[in-house]
Amino acid sequence: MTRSDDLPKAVPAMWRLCRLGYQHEPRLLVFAFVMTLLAAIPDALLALWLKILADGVLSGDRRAILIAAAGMAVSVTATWFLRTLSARISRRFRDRVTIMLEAHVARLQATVATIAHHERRDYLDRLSVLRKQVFVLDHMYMSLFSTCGWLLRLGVTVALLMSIHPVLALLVVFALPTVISSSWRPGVERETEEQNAAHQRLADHLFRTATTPAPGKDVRVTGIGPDLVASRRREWERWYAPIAAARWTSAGWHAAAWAVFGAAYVGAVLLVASGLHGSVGDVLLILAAGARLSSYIGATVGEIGFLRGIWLDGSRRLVWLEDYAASFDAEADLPVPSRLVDGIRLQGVSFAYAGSDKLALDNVELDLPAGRVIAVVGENGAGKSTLVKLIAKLYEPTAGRILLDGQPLNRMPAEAWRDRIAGAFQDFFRFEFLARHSVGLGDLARLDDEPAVAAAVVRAGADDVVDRLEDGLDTQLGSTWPGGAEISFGQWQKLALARGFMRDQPLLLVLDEPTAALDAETEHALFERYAAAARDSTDGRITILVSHRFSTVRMADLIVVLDGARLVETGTHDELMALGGQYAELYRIQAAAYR
Ligand SMILES: Nc1ncnc2c1ncn2[C@@H]1O[C@H](COP(=O)(O)OP(=O)(O)OP(=O)(O)O)[C@@H](O)[C@H]1O
Repeated sequence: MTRSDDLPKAVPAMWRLCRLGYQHEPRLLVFAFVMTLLAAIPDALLALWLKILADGVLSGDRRAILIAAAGMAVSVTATWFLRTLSARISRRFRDRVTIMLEAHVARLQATVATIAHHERRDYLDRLSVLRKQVFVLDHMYMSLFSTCGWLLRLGVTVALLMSIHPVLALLVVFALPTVISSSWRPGVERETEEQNAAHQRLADHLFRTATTPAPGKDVRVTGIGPDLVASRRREWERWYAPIAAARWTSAGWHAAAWAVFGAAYVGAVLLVASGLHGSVGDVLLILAAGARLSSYIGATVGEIGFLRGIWLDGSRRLVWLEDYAASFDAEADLPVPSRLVDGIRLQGVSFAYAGSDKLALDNVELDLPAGRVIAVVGENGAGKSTLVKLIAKLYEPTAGRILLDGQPLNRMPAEAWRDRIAGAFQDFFRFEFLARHSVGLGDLARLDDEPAVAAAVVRAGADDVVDRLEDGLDTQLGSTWPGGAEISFGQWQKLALARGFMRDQPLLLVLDEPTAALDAETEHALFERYAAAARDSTDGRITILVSHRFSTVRMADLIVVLDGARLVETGTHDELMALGGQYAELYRIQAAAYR
């Protein structure tokens, strides 16, 4: 499957979502649909009972009067009964389908093989609209059913009008402008929203920055509170002004379309009353059915507009996300090796972040031998984290390839490769769960495996953190939760490290400055332990260590020096010192600072 930036077509996307609903709730879906159709019929027949009644009264036909009265009674009762029943079934269906869709979207977003979709501006805007739409997607099944119900009413009404004279069917043609304007409006409005979504995202971001606890300290120290509020207001205006303008323009066209239908309706009534010399019953029928026709068309086009505006749009975004997520696995036809023999090789690897022309890695050629400890050094922004993230398959190289024992990594499933990766990153996340789960989710299958969690805690040197928690591993983390404990940044970092150590047989151990908050000696001691474990492993485990501390770096088997996205030096500490290049200079500067 190839990866496309375009949204998929609307109707196939809608069909896929219908199938998704049917897979999860087949009975409720069919039942809700049939009930909506049944509820539509009695209401549409009221105009017919009115005509029979009028003609019966004028001709003194008691039987016709009784039929009309009974028909009306049944119609009114059945309309109420079927609508009530259909509403209850629909609510049940919607509740269940909402939970299913929310879970589906969350799972898709969380499991896309790379994290590029969290950073590409165009994808972010697309996903931010989908995140809001997913909570209303359940209405959309209802909207689809209702559209079918309104179309059925419309069909019955047109048949009744044609029973007076076939030419009256033309009334529908005059309603077409309203259909066109209704289906055109939401698309235009949504496009304007998407074009301006970045302003809304920025407004949301500024609002969160001004109101949430995490940035609270910086906001006060810098005094940017009032600026944040003013900037938020400005961004909101920038988002809203073009949307309001688009709404006014489309409303003007819509009103004009309704004026066309209104004129045709008046003409049709006059035609039946004078031109066709219809009976009183016929005039009542055109009055009642014609008026209903306009409300049915109004409801149908309104529903179609709703369908187009949110449902079709939402389903296209959801299907795009499904295809995007699936496109990664479709390319993955090779298994991840069970052990590394040669190691990892980067061949001419270049990478630029989405939306940036600047290369974060430029034509990197590198061999990472199996069973070795490799340190990556370089100044801030040199590309160290980017290198690690590419090897962890969080991004795909823009050019070149990465080979695992000679096999291309891009043809291996991301999930299977990540199952064999352990470690931690500098920008870790604080999972505010029980301490046991915050650590245990490093290996989901062993989330509640007490000995495994305890072993990971020891491996990461985080036992002192857990010992200080009131209920040990059963302590809730995060002070905003009942009984939750707040811990320091360094303690969070140690727990993140423990989470990274949950997998005890990794092929790749990544340590991207996960110990920056710890003191140099603790970091050194920890790394010595990991390095010893890596050298003892029998599966060719590679340990990649990113650190600014040369006291730690020097013990690595191979040191890789990056500078401005390029690989400039590789070798052992002694080799690089003998070379007298960039590494030697950086090492001397740091050693002098510690003297
Ligand atoms: N998510 C991102 N989107 C766009 N550009 C990015 C992103 N992450 C990093 N960059 C850019 O890529 C370049 C390399 O960044 P990277 O994080 O790999 O550097 P680093 O060597 O790990 O730096 P540090 O020592 O500060 O962690 C930098 O110029 C940075 O601005």
